This record gives sequence, C-alpha cells and structure tokens, in this order.
Amino acid sequence: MSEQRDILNALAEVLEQRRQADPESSYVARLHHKGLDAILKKVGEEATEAVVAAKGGDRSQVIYETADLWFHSLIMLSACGAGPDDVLAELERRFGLSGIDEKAARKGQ
Ligand SMILES: N=c1c2ncn([C@@H]3O[C@H](COP(=O)(O)OP(=O)(O)OP(=O)(O)O)[C@@H](O)[C@H]3O)c2ncn1[C@@H]1O[C@H](COP(=O)(O)O)[C@@H](O)[C@H]1O
Repeated sequence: MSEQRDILNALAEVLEQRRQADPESSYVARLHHKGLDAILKKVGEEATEAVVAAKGGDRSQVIYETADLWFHSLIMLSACGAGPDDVLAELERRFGLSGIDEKAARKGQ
C-alpha cells in the first residue's frame, strides 16, 4: 500500500471518529452537526474554488484547492456511509476501460 493511500485511510479514520466529537473543537464535527446540506454546500464551494484555481494556471493553488475538495469529499463520503477505499475500488474496476467504449456500451443497452 502506498504512503498516499495510507494518508487517505488515516484521514478517513479520523473523520469517522470526529463524527461524534465536540463541534466546539472539531471542524469536521461542526460540519456533521450542521447536517448533510452544509457538507454538500462545502463540497460545491471547494469544487468551484478548484476550477477557478485551475483556470488561473497556478499549479500550487490548484493542488491546495484540490486538497480542500478531496478533504470535503471524504467528509461527504463518510456522511453517506462510504470511504476512500470504496471509490478506489470503483476506479480500479474501471481501470483500462476506455471512457468512450464504456459510454458506447451504456448507450447500446
Ligand atoms: N485536512 C483537513 C482540512 N483541510 C481543510 N480544512 C479546514 O476546512 C476549512 C475550509 O474552509 P475554507 O477554505 O472554505 O475557509 P473558511 O473561510 O474558513 O471556511 P468556512 O468554514 O468559514 O466556510 C478550513 O477551516 C480548513 O482549516 C481541514 N480541516 C481538517 N483537516 C483534517 O481533518 C482532521 C480533523 O479536523 P478537526 O475535525 O478540525 O479536528 C485534522 O486533523 C486534519 O487532518
């Protein structure tokens, strides 16, 4: 298992623990306390910020904003009873399958 995958799983574990934490001392607990709509709003905002950063062409800003987006996406997954391994498994399932071929197979169904 790569170090990058380790940090995703380590972070996912912390995020699960924070669901029951004190909203006064934990940002993640505070978001859960506000509810799913608040979590989804943050994911939308962070996605927009990542897009704006990419459009601006500053590589380090793109990385920074994408980290924010991934972080909030992990909170969304946690709220939906899923985790990074579930998404990685889906990407693994798709690996090597051309998006064009996949779409053609779907349209032919
Ligand atoms: N990786 C992160 C992480 N990335 C971003 N953030 C926070 O996410 C928020 C992002 O908000 P914005 O960039 O939109 O800035 P803002 O204007 O402060 O946002 P608003 O909430 O006010 O809308 C900021 O408060 C960041 O500090 C994070 N907060 C926590 N983590 C990880 O999550 C763990 C648990 O955090 P707590 O729940 O706070 O203990 C931490 O140990 C870290 O590993």
